[in-house]
Amino acid sequence: MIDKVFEKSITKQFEFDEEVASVFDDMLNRSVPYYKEMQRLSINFACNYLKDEDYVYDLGCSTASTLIELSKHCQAKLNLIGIDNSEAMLNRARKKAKAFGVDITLINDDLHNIDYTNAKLILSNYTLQFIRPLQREKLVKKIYDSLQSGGIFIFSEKVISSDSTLNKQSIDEYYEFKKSQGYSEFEISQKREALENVLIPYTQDENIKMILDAGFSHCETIFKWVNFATFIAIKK
Ligand SMILES: C[S@@+](CC[C@H](N)C(=O)[O-])C[C@H]1O[C@@H](n2cnc3c(N)ncnc32)[C@H](O)[C@@H]1O
Ligand SMILES: O=C(O)C(=O)C[C@]1(C(=O)O)C=C[C@@H](O)C=C1
Repeated sequence: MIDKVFEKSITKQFEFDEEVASVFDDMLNRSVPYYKEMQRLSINFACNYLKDEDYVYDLGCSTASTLIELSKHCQAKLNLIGIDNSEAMLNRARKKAKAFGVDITLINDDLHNIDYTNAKLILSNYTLQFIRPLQREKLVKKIYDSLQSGGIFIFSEKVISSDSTLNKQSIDEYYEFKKSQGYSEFEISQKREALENVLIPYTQDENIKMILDAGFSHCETIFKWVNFATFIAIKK
């Protein structure tokens, strides 16, 4: 279904509710530049580290697109676990996993409540940005503590620039991208307002610092388009 959520005036903050879930795949494809390429790269890098019986967790799995693609592309037989606290998203995830014949354990819970037991790979694309900063640092520490040694954390985030001029130019460039995807200026401004204080982006450097502070031995950007970045972090 085509995303028309912000064609009307907003009455509340952005939420991953039934309305958003029903158009979410289209929303991501048209709102995150190179979303498919970012997903392809996350999966290819992930597969380099995975072997049979490894445990893979997707934090904020939404409709399970990434885990389904991962299972199609990785040779290894994996234990796939998707976590999300939106039942509307998980309903779609269950249907899609069934349709593609992929076995995924889907858990409806807050990311802070989960034990990421035996994790070899933790994925989290465009989800940390929705976690309040103090809680975000705690969650990243938990992710680090849960990973086996040699484990990997791959995540993507919307990012800001610490240079205010460059930041404004990046936002303008991003809005041009949204327009090219068919969103009107009204839809763009409605969504910007709805996301205010809900999506809290860090700079690329702040993201890397958060990861290294949690204990990871290495973190770098494997993909970036203006204000969207994908990172890989390694636990020694
Ligand atoms: C932008 S979407 C993630 C997109 C998804 N990773 C993908 O690539 O298809 C963020 C997801 O995180 C979930 N989420 C946000 N905060 C959460 C929390 N505290 N606990 C569990 N899920 C959360 C939302 O319900 C939403 O489905
Ligand atoms: O920042 C925006 O305006 C976006 O639309 C980006 C973004 C994201 O980065 O997750 C925000 C909410 C939706 O989950 C889809 C895309």
